[in-house]
Amino acid sequence: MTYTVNCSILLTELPLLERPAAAKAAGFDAVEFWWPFETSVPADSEITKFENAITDAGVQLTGLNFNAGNMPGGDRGLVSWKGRCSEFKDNIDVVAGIGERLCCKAFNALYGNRQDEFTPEEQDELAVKNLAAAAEGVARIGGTVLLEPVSGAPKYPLLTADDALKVIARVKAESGVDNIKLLADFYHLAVNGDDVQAVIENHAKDFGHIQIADNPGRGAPGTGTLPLGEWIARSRELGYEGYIGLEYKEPQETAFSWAIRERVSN
Ligand SMILES: O=C(O)C(=O)CO
Repeated sequence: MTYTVNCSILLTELPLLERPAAAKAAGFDAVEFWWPFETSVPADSEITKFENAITDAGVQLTGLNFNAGNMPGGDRGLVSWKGRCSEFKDNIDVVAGIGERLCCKAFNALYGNRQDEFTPEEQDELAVKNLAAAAEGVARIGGTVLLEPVSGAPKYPLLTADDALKVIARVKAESGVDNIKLLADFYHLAVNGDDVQAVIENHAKDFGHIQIADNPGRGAPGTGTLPLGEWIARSRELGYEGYIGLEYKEPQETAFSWAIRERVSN
């Protein structure tokens, strides 16, 4: 089983740059991050510090989110955000540069919240163009753009797998890119009332990435009621070969107890 530790939501007791080493010390070889900087184009020195934290820890960066705005303040992406288009575009090269240097190939582009002053159509129009630009930008390093339905953000319009798949189909049809895929976060899908089992049956082989957390609570596997083990196993049977992102909230002390139990029992 290949897990990747989401170091933006886990190990948060530690400074960000210490988290990759802590993930390694906990027995993992791969990490993923939400955009770890304040701006779309951070200083080179900031980027180097981030990259060194990962390479020095001896872990692989498997996924990186594009700049998504002020996430603690409620922002959930720049992709459809009218007024921040140039920031998103400028971010693409920075993301691809980090990906190139660290051999990371998966880049999550959060769609963005609805803005009251624009129609959904206007925002979707922009999103389709921005997603195509992102896909073209990471294509040069063999990268894939991921699109994720998210819960807990009242104005975020992609709630189900189908919502995201429709956007993906439109981007492909209008721009001809092929390197854009669904990020199936089983927690978000379940919270939003999607039929996760059906999503797996119909789309597992096309998932660009899987992330997990249990529900209720967005905690570690086993803290809630979701059949995460079964869903992962079925996704694998149906052809999903990628990492499983551990994107849940849990104190560092107990964050990976379930994985240790799993290793011992296997
Ligand atoms: O905003 C969230 O909860 C996410 O999962 C972002 O990737």
